[in-house]
Amino acid sequence: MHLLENGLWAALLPAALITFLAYAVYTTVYNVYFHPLAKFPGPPIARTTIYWKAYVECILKKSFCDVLRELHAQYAGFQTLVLDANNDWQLHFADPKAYHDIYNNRNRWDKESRLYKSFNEDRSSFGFLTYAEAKNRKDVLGRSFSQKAIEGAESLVVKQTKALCEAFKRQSEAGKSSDLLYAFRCMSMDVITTFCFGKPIYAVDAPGFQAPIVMAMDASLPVFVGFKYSDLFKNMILKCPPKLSKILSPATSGLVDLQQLLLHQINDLTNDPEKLKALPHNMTIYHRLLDADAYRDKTTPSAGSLYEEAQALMFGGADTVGNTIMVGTYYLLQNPEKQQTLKKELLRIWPSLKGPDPRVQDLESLPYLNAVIKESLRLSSGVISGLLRVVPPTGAKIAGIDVPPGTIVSIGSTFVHYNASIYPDPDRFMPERWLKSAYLDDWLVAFSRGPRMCLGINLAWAELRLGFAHVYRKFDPVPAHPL
Ligand code: HEM
Repeated sequence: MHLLENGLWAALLPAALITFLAYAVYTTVYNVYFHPLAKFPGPPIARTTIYWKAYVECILKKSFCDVLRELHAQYAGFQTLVLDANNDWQLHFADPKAYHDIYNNRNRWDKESRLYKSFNEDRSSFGFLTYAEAKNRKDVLGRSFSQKAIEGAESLVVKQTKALCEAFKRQSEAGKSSDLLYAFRCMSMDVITTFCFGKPIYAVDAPGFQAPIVMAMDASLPVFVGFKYSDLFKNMILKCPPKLSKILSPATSGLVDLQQLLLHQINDLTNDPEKLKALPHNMTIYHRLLDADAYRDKTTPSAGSLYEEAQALMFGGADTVGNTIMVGTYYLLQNPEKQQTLKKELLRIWPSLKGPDPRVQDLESLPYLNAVIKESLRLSSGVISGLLRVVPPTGAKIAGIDVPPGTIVSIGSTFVHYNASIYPDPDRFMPERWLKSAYLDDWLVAFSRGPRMCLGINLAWAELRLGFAHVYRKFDPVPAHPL
């Protein structure tokens, strides 16, 4: 019997190997020469396996954004590159026109699953792949993030901004410099946790702005990159009990703590919605998401979905705002004359710090402040990796190119923001460029465009206006070391 089985295996194994090899050769030859998109250039290995990207991101630890820049330079003259032809063809565009062709209100294209599922927020406004699911959620949540709602909650943002300024004052009185990258991220984390969850975590009060949650988010990002390429790895890390996860990865233990805090809060609220009344204000996301009447089918999300939404807002709203203020500050420190121009404008509407604080509405009308913010958004570029979309069954024309159904397409925002024909001298910090031409607003895509654009844009603008205004009105920051 055993002999018979062994003989069968000995005959089957070579046949299986030959079939596999023949299939691999066929796919490679088809992908390289005959596929409708084969005419576009790109790294040859990209046509055979997605794991070259895993190698670049996880082993070489290169930012894919830099790789794309290098590849577009290598295949100069081509605006479109093939990046993956293994299961799904993926095209990356460099022509800024592609941005408006892909991300616009007429397109209801799905998000691509490998990338978006890697965040483990599949049941959130950010993670839903389809337009319909995301719209359902965003319609409900949008009531917390509308312009009017943010105006109503302005005092919450002001409070966190003032807490940051107090922390700067303490540092300065103690003769210490401040780590601005973490300081601004701490402020935006405090805004999110207070505004969205009603749970302030006082990150700005952490010694040296090294708040465990902010440090942990930083440490967790490379781990998330790996999730794209292995579900096994993702499940091993994410399904690990919290105690074990902290031992395996001490750097991310602050994140585990916050996750536990949110899970606890969500369980409490779903078990007993009366506890909503105990939250410090009624603008939290739970006030919206647990209101059954807000949904067409009168069904509130599961606890798991609520948790994923909370995590999406935390990741989407904290670093993005913090990084933008930090990037603007980096350039303002390098350009003291621009810092002075900003200060003069702020002094005009806020002559005495003993007088009333300006409202966000007052700040909206300050041309230089808004120009500084736009230039900071341009140079920091928001989310720099390509936001992958799937071309629908009708196919599409992108930057003049016919793209077949099912193709995964994207263009990174840096390809728009650093394009010299739109922004001459693109590496220079020039707020003044925004004062001269309203046309540029069309090309500021930091919050993306279309139905999947940023849900938190109004909150972000309020934080940016208040953050820059308070810091630059109250302080005259100088670099602690030469920049
Ligand atoms: C400077 C600050 C910010 C920038 C540059 C920014 C940028 C972006 C971008 C580019 C997207 C599109 C992502 C994609 O297509 O996959 C996005 C989506 C999103 N953002 Fe923001 N964001 C900022 C602040 C915020 C804040 C403060 C919140 C809320 C607390 C927030 C919540 C979201 C959510 C929920 C989505 C998903 C929307 C969807 O997929 O339909 N963002 N953001």
